[in-house]
Amino acid sequence: MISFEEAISTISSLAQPFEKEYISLENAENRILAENIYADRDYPPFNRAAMDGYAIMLSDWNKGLRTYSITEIIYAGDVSKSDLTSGHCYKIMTGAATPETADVIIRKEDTHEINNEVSIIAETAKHFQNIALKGQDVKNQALILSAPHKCTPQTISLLAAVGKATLQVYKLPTVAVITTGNEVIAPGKPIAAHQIRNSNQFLLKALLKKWDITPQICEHIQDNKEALTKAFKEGIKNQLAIINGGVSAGDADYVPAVLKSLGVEMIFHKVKIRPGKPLWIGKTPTGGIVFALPGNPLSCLTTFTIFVEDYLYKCFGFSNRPVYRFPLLENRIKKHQLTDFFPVKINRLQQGLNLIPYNGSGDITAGLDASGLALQPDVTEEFKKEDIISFYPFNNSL
Ligand SMILES: Nc1nc2c(c(=O)[nH]1)N[C@H]1C(S)=C(S)[C@@H](COP(=O)(O)OP(=O)(O)OC[C@H]3O[C@@H](n4cnc5c(N)ncnc54)[C@H](O)[C@@H]3O)O[C@H]1N2
Ligand code: MOO
Repeated sequence: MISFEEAISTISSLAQPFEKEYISLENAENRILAENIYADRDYPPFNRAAMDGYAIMLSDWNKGLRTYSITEIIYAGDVSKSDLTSGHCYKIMTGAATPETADVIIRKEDTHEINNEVSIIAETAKHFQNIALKGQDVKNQALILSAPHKCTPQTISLLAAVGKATLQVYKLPTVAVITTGNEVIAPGKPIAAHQIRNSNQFLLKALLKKWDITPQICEHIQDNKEALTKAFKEGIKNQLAIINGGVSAGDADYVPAVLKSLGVEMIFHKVKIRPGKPLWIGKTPTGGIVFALPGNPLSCLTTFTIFVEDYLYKCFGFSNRPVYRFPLLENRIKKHQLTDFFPVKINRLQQGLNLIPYNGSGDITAGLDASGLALQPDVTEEFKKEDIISFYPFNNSL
């Protein structure tokens, strides 16, 4: 059996960057940007009025002038037609381009306007007050986003602001999700006492959705060699096939043998981890990858989070997936020699991780309150309170 570290480095070596494609900004959310983005001009692109008010010259203010005649009204989107001369001001609206001669904006609340003249009641005025200066946020041609980068709503706003109507992203892989097992029944169907519901199919679909991936195939197959062969034959035509259940040592655990019969080359079976030890990984004749994940719900969540996600990060161009280091807020003893992954919750007040109690990898509630999984290395028997440990978040903003 290989170690966790060997399994991760093997998976990394199998990962090939996905192809790239151009998409419309409309469809960019959660997609992974494949091109660097540079500013197409200065931002703000002009001296932008930050308040509705009156734009004057600081030199006038410093001379003691407090009443100005309005030379022009400038709305957002207007181009000023006249230069400012001493004793004059522009009436200006938020968002308008402030002409270069004006270098102070007095907000409307600090003024009185009567008959095209404005008196200022403010006590002080500072250079460039209420003016966002051209280029103060971003300079023309500056690198503003480097690939790879996951498109969040903030990213999309920025891309729109710099005029990127189409962008280059990594193509999404074709994916098959195939769950297996005679005892497994779809939610909504009648169920007997000895059967359990197919939660993993929904878990896997939702986990893929975080990457904007919708599987081409999503089905459940009974523990029957012919049926599994037929389903896997179609499933392995995809770049990524995720199979669930039937990978351990039981008499009906046909998954590894059926995959082998279809020419899928086994890369490894079983890793020194808990949960998820029976993980099976293989390479299809057409260069796709098969992850056969163990059936227990926490094992399925763990092996996807640690291994499938690691693979996806690499294929989407990231050199490393995000792993954080946080203090553990409790002691923890481990009684086996495997690398252990356990659900933890971020404690915001105490800035650390709390353990989530659960009854082994079959416990359907184990992941519910968790912010992610923490890792206890194979050789570390005991974690002491305040030890700094590795944490794999379920949600991250990378
Ligand atoms: N003799 C051994 N037995 C087992 C070993 C072992 O090394 N030697 N490994 C254990 C470990 S660890 C795990 S994890 C399980 C994984 O087994 P399989 O991947 O073969 O999964 P199944 O036996 O099909 O199911 C395990 C468990 O999970 C439930 N399950 C299955 N599919 C789903 C689904 N789609 N949704 C929700 N729950 C599902 C299933 O009913 C079982 O309770 O093997 C141990 N045994
Ligand atoms: O992965 Mo198994 O869940 O260790 O029980």
